Amino acid sequence: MSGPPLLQIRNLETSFPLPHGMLRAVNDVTIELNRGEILGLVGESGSGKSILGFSVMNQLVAPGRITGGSIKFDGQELTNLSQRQMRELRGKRIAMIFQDPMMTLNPVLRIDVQMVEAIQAHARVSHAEALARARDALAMVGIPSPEERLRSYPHQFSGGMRQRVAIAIALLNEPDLIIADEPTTALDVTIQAQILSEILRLSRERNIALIWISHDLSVVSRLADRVAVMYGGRIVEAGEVREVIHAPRHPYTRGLIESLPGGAKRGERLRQISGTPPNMLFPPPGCAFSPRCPLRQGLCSEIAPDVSNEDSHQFRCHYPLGTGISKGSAHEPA
Ligand SMILES: Nc1ncnc2c1ncn2[C@@H]1O[C@H](COP(=O)(O)OP(=O)(O)OP(=O)(O)O)[C@@H](O)[C@H]1O
Repeated sequence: MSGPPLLQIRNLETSFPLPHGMLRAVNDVTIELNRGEILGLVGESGSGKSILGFSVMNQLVAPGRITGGSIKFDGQELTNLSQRQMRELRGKRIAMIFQDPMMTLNPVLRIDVQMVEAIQAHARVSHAEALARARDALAMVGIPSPEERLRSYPHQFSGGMRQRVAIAIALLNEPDLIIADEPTTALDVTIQAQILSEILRLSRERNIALIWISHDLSVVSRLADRVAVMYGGRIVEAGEVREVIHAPRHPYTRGLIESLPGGAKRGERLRQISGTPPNMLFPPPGCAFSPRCPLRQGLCSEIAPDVSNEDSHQFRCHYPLGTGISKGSAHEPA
């Protein structure tokens, strides 16, 4: 891919100063994303996925703040932009879609009013032109009779349709990057699949880069070009989807794969990763996954592993799978 990456996150650290100490929700995260590329960000609840998304949007809830590192979007450093400068970018060049579409929608305003406002906040266009764009955006995400539906209020849509409206709003100003935070999790499986394929199509057609946040590796593996696995605030493994799924290096990633339907070896039952995610206020010393890791050795609970690189595949593990170093290599899924 030519040109500099659209998004360059370097050694990002986002923290919450709390009464009992500093909670480091995002810790030393480095990610790059090219134009039109789809990155899946997966991990269990509390691993830091949403906070990473909010850090890019500069929409952290107090007392959360970025305490280190850099976020460059199209070459521009975002961590030191004013709220006004950031508002200009948000909704125009970077948009976010949430699990609950009501995070985007105002319950007491008609959809046309909200969509026209979202367009006119960033572009000098007439009301009629903005309305036409709004109608096209609704049609684009598969809302039938868009002309009529523009005059509805959010509560007059089903859950799936409401999420489509939120997606249409995200697309209104033709952003370069959309951060989607579990947007289909609350929907039933059929609607989920429809919305997934719509977003995939739109991203490809319009060359929109996408960060798709999910706890579900199977969704991410269908959608994304690359995947980053988060655990305890850090990216513990990242690479091309196929590479990470077929040859995971981190035992946590392997655990996620084995807990997927179809992820276990033939004849084996699905396995859950035993234990619970770390308390982020008092993380364990060394590798945060070590207390749950079936393959841990002495070093693991003492020193946090650095990033290792194998071409575009990165991982943080002292004893990576499949490299001959790990005790677990022989048991790797085929
Ligand atoms: N407002 C807040 N105040 C204090 N801590 C917070 C706040 N928001 C998030 N955290 C902490 O930051 C860490 C990361 O949370 P985050 O919401 O990013 O996780 P997540 O991976 O998105 O989980 P989920 O899938 O449940 O949304 C967690 O330990 C969480 O408790």
